[in-house]
Amino acid sequence: MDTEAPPAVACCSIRGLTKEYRTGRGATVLANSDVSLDIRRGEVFGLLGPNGAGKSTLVRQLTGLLKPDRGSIDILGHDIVRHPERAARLLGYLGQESTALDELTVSLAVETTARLRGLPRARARAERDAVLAELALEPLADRPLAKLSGGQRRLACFATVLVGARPLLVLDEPTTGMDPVARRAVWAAVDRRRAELGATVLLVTHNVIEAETVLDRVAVVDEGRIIACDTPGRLKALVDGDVRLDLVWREEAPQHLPPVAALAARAVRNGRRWTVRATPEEARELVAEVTSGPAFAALDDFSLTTPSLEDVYLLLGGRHEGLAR
Ligand SMILES: Nc1ncnc2c1ncn2[C@@H]1O[C@H](COP(=O)(O)OP(=O)(O)OP(=O)(O)O)[C@@H](O)[C@H]1O
Repeated sequence: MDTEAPPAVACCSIRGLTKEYRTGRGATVLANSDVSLDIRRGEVFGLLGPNGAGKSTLVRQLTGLLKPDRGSIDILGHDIVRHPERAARLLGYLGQESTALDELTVSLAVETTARLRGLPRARARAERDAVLAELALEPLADRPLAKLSGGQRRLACFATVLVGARPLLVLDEPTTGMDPVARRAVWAAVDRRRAELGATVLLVTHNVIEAETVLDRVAVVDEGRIIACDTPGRLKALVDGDVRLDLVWREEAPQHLPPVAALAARAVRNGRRWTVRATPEEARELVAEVTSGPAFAALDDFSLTTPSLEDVYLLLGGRHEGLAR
């Protein structure tokens, strides 16, 4: 008997996507460079990378809002480069800035979105009520979005994305500014859409903990390129066994001291913060060296942690200290 899993069905196929922005006076920024990706139906797929890596540019091309210079995008059999208007029927998009609905109350924003997505009035109201209850937004239902806190507004905008059951949800840093309760509500709602409707989710984040917790697969983006794409577990296996030593110096690191000079050669340095990957034994010795001698007086803080996707990013050649933990 053949026990192999059936091949995964593609939700979204991207090939050779390239986008260059003109920034004035003949200067350009290559925001996406020959990006190719396959997102499977029903998976929570992430784009992880620091500020300016090209994540939002990529999702804006998927949503039909931005035309790529080159490359193809297929979403559920539709050519989005040739027919960008079709994206609205295929996906719900939560962008970084959602000011269009600011004057509406939470309740009206959700209902209006449902109506714009073609739901009849009674159905739109039923979905509105269900989603406001699901996200515990009922106490805010009659408040205009513009008069909510940042996290509350973000949650209300997320509610608008959920109505009208789109097969693909594209969420650009959905939990920014949210407290832990709201974050949990978002992830529970995402899980429910996947379990009950088979929805696919594309999530943009620069938070490595979030990426490790909620994603099935993750593409690590740096300077417009995909530098790795796999499950968080398999990516972390690349740095398995190592630990991470973070040192924060009070001022300049005392590099005249031999242990500090030796560390300087192998540390990723970002101002006063130095990061070193090492085996646990090595790390213990390094900590003993910098905490027992004169270097200790120059130290503001230090920590030893198990590896995260941030370490994978650095191992793969990521050059920016922009990932959040
Ligand atoms: N409209 C624009 N005009 C010119 N350059 C742009 C424009 N939008 C983005 N860029 C540049 O393109 C690159 C990729 O930007 P993008 O917004 O896609 O990054 P990101 O990974 O989403 O960053 P963040 O995490 O900060 O949202 C950056 O160098 C950015 O400065």
